[in-house]
Amino acid sequence: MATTSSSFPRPIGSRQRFSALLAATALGVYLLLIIGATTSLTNAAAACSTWPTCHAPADPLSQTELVIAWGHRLAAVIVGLLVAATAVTAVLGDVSSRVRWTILAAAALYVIQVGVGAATAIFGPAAIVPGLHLTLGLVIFTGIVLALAWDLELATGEANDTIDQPEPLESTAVDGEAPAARPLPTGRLARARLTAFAYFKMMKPRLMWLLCLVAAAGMALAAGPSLTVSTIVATLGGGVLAIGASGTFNHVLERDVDQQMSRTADRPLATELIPVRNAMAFGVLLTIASLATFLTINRLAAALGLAAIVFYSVVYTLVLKPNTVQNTVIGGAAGALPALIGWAAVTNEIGWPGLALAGVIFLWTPAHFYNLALAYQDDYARGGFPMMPVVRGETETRKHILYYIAATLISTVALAWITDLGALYAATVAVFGGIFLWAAIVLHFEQTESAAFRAFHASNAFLGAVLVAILVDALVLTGAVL
Ligand code: HEM
Ligand SMILES: CC(C)=CCC/C(C)=C/CC/C(C)=C/COP(=O)(O)OP(=O)(O)O
Repeated sequence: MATTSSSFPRPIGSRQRFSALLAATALGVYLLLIIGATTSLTNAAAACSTWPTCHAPADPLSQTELVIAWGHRLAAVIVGLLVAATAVTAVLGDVSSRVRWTILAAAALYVIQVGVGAATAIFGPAAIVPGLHLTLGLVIFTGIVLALAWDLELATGEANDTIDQPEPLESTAVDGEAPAARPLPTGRLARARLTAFAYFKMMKPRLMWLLCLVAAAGMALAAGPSLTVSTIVATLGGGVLAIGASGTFNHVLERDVDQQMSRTADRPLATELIPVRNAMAFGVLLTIASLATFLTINRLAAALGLAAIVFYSVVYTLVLKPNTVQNTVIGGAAGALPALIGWAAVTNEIGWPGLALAGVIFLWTPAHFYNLALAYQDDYARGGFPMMPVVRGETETRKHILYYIAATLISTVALAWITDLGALYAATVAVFGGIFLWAAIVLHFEQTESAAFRAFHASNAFLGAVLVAILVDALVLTGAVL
């Protein structure tokens, strides 16, 4: 990263103490949102019809609900104090006017939110507009995160931190020749093993576990406990082959530019270990195998599988990636398609829960990849790719990571709203979402490669854990949602 050589971590001055307070408030509002959603989903509010305190209900079965309702009330008080302290500091302190006004608007909405909460408790949920409390909570959270992103931009950012001239790679190809490949082993078996491993690597196996979890979560939401092993095997089999096919085409199409980048210079096509013709044949074979596998389920799954392969290989790799800074954002649609494939494999149609899951993946993708783009920005600049940190700078990229995390977290609440996902899902989103948000906030204060990798791993841990929670919730705990 460009800033690793500067004097980070920076000393925390009073300016940055405000940012830290705002960050704590953002995390607090987020946790409150999750506890609030849990209160609503578990019907815990019904266990407490008094305000501001809750009285123990006569029915001992409602004790758990009472604890959740009390937790929500206590969290609301603590977070309310944090919001108030942030608003007062914003008025008195040296902050930008858009940050100050956004915090004041959020604080005013918080007061209204307390009133709505009291009305719900005393007069019952029927007395207020459905969804008003949740919507206000989401607006408050969005406001606080926007204020945080804008404030951190000023407190920790730099005006112009784009890359003009990247350092050339020492081993860069000369006159279009491939970088010197490692000498091939002499033994036949060792050579065959090396080649087989190269074909395997072209399938981008490291991405498969998470993309398979996405498809599995789509299936689980659609089928619940009645999900059959044959549907799982065919969908994940077709998915693995489709990822392999698109990864292989990606290797073919980027073989020249891969030679310019240190992360990719040793890829089998960049080093000419595998001839282009063979790789193309492998990709076509994988595509046919994938479609044949999907067709054993239904035609919609096969059509979506083909769309994912074409979108990633052609639209993303060839059109978007070299030409627009929004490559990652639009390209996220390819990674979101497995959610629809999973849903379609069970239902033979496209449904709202599948679309909502796809929405979570779509919004998560920039928050996932921008961390890597920060860590590898010199490499991407060498390859001539207009990635966010290269053309807009690190400061802008860090801000966008926060935007997309907020959008992702909001979309996870929306997913819970239109499905029967319950407490396990809510707790997982809360814990791993909090860690993800925290890692992105730390990335502003600690502008190093290792902090960027930490946020990247937090992004994968977040999505992985949330998807596993969906699986357990839908397959074991709650049953079918259809
Ligand atoms: C435009 C969209 C995306 C871009 C540009 C992107 C980019 C990357 C890159 C460059 C890597 C490093 C690969 C390597 O060094 O071998 C990576 C790793 C990874 N990505 Fe993404 N990604 C995107 C979307 C996704 C999606 C949708 C998923 C799954 C839902 C995903 C899951 C993963 C996983 C699991 C890893 C490997 C992590 C590890 O090895 O620890 N990515 N991504
Ligand atoms: C079902 C199916 C076919 C899904 C395909 C969707 C898919 C593979 C999405 C992931 C996108 C991705 C990992 C891009 C990697 O970036 P990059 O290609 O820019 O990374 P690189 O620089 O390592 O080549």
